[in-house]
Amino acid sequence: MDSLTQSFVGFPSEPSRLRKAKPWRLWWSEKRRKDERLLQAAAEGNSRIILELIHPNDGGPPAGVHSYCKSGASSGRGPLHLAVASGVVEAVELLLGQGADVNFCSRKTRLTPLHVASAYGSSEMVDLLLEARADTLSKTDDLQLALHYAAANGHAEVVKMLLQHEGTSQLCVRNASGQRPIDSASDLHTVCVFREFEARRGHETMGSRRNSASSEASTATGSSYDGQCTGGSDISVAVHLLPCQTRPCLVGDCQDSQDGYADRTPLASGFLLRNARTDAVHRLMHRTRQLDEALSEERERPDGRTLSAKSFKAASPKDSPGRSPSASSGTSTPKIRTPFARMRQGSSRVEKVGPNSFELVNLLGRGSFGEVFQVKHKRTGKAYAMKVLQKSRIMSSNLLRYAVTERNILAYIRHPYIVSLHYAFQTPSHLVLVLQYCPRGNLQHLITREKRLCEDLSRVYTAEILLALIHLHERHTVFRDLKPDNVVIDEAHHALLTDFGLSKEGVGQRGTKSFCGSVAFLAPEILLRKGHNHTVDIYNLGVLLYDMLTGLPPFYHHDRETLFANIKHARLEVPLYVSRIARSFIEATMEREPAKRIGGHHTSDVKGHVFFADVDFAQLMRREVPPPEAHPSDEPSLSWNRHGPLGLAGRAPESPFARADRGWRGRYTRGQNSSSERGVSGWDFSFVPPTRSSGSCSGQQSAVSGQNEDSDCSTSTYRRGIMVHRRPSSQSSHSQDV
Ligand SMILES: Nc1ncnc2c1ncn2[C@@H]1O[C@H](COP(=O)(O)OP(=O)(O)OP(=O)(O)O)[C@@H](O)[C@H]1O
Repeated sequence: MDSLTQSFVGFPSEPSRLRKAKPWRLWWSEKRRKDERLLQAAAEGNSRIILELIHPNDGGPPAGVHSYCKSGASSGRGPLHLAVASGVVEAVELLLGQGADVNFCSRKTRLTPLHVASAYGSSEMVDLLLEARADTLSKTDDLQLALHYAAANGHAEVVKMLLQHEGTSQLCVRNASGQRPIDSASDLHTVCVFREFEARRGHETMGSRRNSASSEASTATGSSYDGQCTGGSDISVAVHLLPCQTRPCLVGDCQDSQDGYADRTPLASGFLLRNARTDAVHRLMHRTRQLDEALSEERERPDGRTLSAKSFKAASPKDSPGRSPSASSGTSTPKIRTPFARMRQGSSRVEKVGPNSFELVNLLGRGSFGEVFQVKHKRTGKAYAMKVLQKSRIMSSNLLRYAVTERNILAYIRHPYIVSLHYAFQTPSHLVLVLQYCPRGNLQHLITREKRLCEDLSRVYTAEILLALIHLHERHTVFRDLKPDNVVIDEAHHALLTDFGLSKEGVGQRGTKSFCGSVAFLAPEILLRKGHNHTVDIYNLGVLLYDMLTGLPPFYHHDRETLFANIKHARLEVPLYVSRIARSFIEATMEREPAKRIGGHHTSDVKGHVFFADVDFAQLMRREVPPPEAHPSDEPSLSWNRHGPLGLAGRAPESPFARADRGWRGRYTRGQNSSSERGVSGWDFSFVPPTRSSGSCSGQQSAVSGQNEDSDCSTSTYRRGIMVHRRPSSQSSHSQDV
């Protein structure tokens, strides 16, 4: 049973005793159906369905991220294997973000997702899995590493990436046929990658003395190999492929005098012709040796039981996703199934956080269901924005699903212009999201302070938010609540979307302030209750630009009914000081008929408007376009003080947890523990912060375009939607399994 199932609130804890109970049977059949749908969605790479199944809104059981495919060619594989095979990076990121074990083995052959990605040669997937701490030393039941698969299929790029992760340990691992990864290589280019790695390692580890020895040896064997694979240098490579005995092996553990596997003839096309006779003899000897070992092990056993699968793994490598390195063997050996492969424990260890992990610094804002604080992580000293939602308020309005939606979207969306989620945890009284902190307040604060913004700055902010919306819409997510309060400004003056609660509809019926604040942004189709789609966000983008340029939203009127009537029917008046091009953009985005609105088909079409003629969106995506400063001298503190943080300087705000704890303890001791204090299943989300290595901030990839994502190191703990577990030098003592 997977952890999600175990944590499901309504699930009976002892299924064996309740096997005959009808609710239990119904629960399980529903669960099985969802598991199957999840596998199908993973195979199709459909992240929207995956998310819906893992966090169902219907109150039923969630699909398990560690279920197995029961039939077909993929039988025995889990959702992560299938998502990797689908080639949809986003689906893989989502599954990893939702707690799928990156080292989850397939039931039949103990393939890990890394094996699958290596066999398919998808360097992007391999990179992603390695970042999520996939185990490069994990072996299939025929003892193959992912490196064997990559080498056998001639994926030199993947081989290079795998070698960069514990390459030395992988080099000497032999599969069931006795082949090391380099022996499995099917083309010269791949062999070159291995040799280059060996040479580099040799240089690093053995120092100048050994180097000179090796160069002497190279000279002795006539090799001119210099660690570089230079396209057509077949002859030098062929010389280099001399058997190991005739040249020094530079990587310490790999000195294997029996290795005759390099006895291969390079063909002109770059393929290696195997020496069939050498292959066959080598394999036979290797298996005989294994059989001997297994027999002697059996003889030593007092209980005299038969051979264990562990001691005899000479079965031919079936079910390999790629071409098997020893497919020519033809030898049939009795296949003894290895025991059920368990999930690897300890590889996805994460930091456990709670209210006590953070120090409250300031109150940033109050929302409908709670407050947002600036906090400092006590251990790392990093600043975050902590959104604290009151369970009682959420549950009494029956809006839990909106909070869960916010958590879920933020857990897997990674974008330079969307705030990132770092942790989520809960207390008996609160749901908490710990977000990337944007120290320059929200856009409404800026507009209020500046009265109105210049067109250049407004254009950059509109373009940044447009990129965020395109990213969301491509993922079938409609933001629905775009307004200046939900756009926050980071240290580098960039605009980021925040608040994915979508809870404004419910709040509206209660007539709260928050609703009043956002009514001016309601699209006409929402007011007319005609049904709406992604184009409401495009409409709101036009309203946002209008608001930035004029200081007020269009159609504004203090009387709500008049405002609504204006939004529905009044003529759009854009002040004359707004440029013609900006006006045309506002008119195109605020077109009342959604079907006629710019971006009606694809939000990315909006980029083509002449308003953005001078915007380089690729550069913008890399955060390389600095927004012109609204006020040259503004400092975070100055920009905040007038309309921003509500906390008092030098005094920490009152902790919502302490407040609630007092109330909760009181109720608890009186025995009136409320139902809203129940745990919310699947809410918690945290990670082990990476050990900071040089250049860890560089090379961050964006989910959209594979470009640099964020210059802020605090967000570099995530990569393309998943928790990144860089290999820490030592595991945190605060860690626990997800
Ligand atoms: N990541 C952040 N960094 C800095 N400030 C933030 C951040 N997230 C939110 N805030 C501040 O907190 C305010 C409220 O946040 P948010 O809109 O997410 O809360 P909410 O409870 O959903 O509010 P509402 O119901 O009014 O929409 C924002 O307007 C902004 O000023």
